[in-house]
Amino acid sequence: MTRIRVPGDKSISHRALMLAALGRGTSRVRGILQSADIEATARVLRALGATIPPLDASELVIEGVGLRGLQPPSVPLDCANSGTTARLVAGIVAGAGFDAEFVGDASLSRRPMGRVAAPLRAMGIEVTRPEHGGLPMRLHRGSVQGVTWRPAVASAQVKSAVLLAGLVGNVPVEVQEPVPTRDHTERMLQARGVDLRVEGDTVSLLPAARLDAADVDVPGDPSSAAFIAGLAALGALRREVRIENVDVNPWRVGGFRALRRMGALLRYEDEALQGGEPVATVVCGPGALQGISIAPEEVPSLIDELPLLAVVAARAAGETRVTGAAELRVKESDRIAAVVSGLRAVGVYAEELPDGFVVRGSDRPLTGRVVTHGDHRIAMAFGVLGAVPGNAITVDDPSCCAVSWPSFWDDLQRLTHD
Ligand SMILES: O=C(O)C1=C[C@@H](OP(=O)(O)O)[C@@H](O)[C@H](O)C1
Ligand SMILES: C=C(OP(=O)(O)O)C(=O)O
Repeated sequence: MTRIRVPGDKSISHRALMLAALGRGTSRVRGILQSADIEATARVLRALGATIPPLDASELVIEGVGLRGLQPPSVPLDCANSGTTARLVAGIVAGAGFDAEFVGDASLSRRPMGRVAAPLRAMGIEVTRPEHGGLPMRLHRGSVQGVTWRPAVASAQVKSAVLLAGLVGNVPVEVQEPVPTRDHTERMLQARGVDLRVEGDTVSLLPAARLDAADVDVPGDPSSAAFIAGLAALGALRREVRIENVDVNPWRVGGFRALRRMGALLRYEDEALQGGEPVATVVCGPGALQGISIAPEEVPSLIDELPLLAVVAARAAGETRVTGAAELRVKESDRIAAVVSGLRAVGVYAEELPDGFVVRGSDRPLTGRVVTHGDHRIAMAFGVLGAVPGNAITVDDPSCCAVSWPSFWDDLQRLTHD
């Protein structure tokens, strides 16, 4: 039995920094993800006047500036490769009423920002964007009013942007989600004393005079753990692996459920609640893998796991079909195109659908070179498939893993050569 811990959850790490910066008093954050995306959030918060210490400590001690304590930035807010940074901080900046320009790398600059610009405009903020709809995006000075927003796409980033705009702008907001998405923002705001209610598909936030400071122990990221679970499911580890202290929030674990449905061994042990989030040891191992269908309503709970599920499907008997996942086309890369061309490059039958893909499993040795388009999840998914004995797969840009898991290749090497 091998034990491993994966890096801290990326979604919770972003939010822990933002809410610590906006809190009243001292917050301690332990186990934060140290990766390029979280560095982007730290940098942007510093540009807004928050004091965020270097991230390379086991415990960060953050003195919050309070809900009205941020300062207008004097430099563009560089969100690098991170959609979560751009969209959540857009909500904070709108609420604060600042003039600010958001910039990012080539990938982020192409990603749709209309989905956050629209509710922020409805709240009274002028937003200017390039023709193609991405970055650079400028939010103009103004003051927000309350809103009831029904996002057209299921997006925790859009929901969180509206909630943060209401929180910082001191106005009531309501978000009605088309399909439920990860609820870390809601849990973390409630834990900090905000009057936030969830009824059915509606999240409502009432104005708050202040945000309490709170300590966070960031659990392991289930989206990172999924790569290890996939590796175990594919039989690349020769034995069971125990991934300790993983976030098992129900809105995040669709990938684990899908692996189990495909026939992998996957169970939770040591279940507990840690700072409002369910955590568990995820025990994984191989099984006789079968292709499955993944339905549209499951997609938000496994959206970031789909590249990994595609490579597991490449070794499952029969066909795997994913639909209702058009959102994959607007992630760090067009993940439908990247997954399908990557699978074809190593000799697997795969087909694009407008909103998903079809993969037919094969038990032949898989060899070839995969183009990642600088997308960390494409690189790690094919890294997992390449680690299966008999396969020989290289990726063009291994370093892009730094976005969410900088030590991925070393960890993979250690696990598979143990
Ligand atoms: O809120 C978050 O932390 C995230 C939400 C998801 O994006 P969308 O809100 O665009 O679906 C997910 O893909 C991303 O990795 C992180
Ligand atoms: C989509 C992702 O992140 P973000 O939207 O924050 O860039 C991801 O990590 O897969």
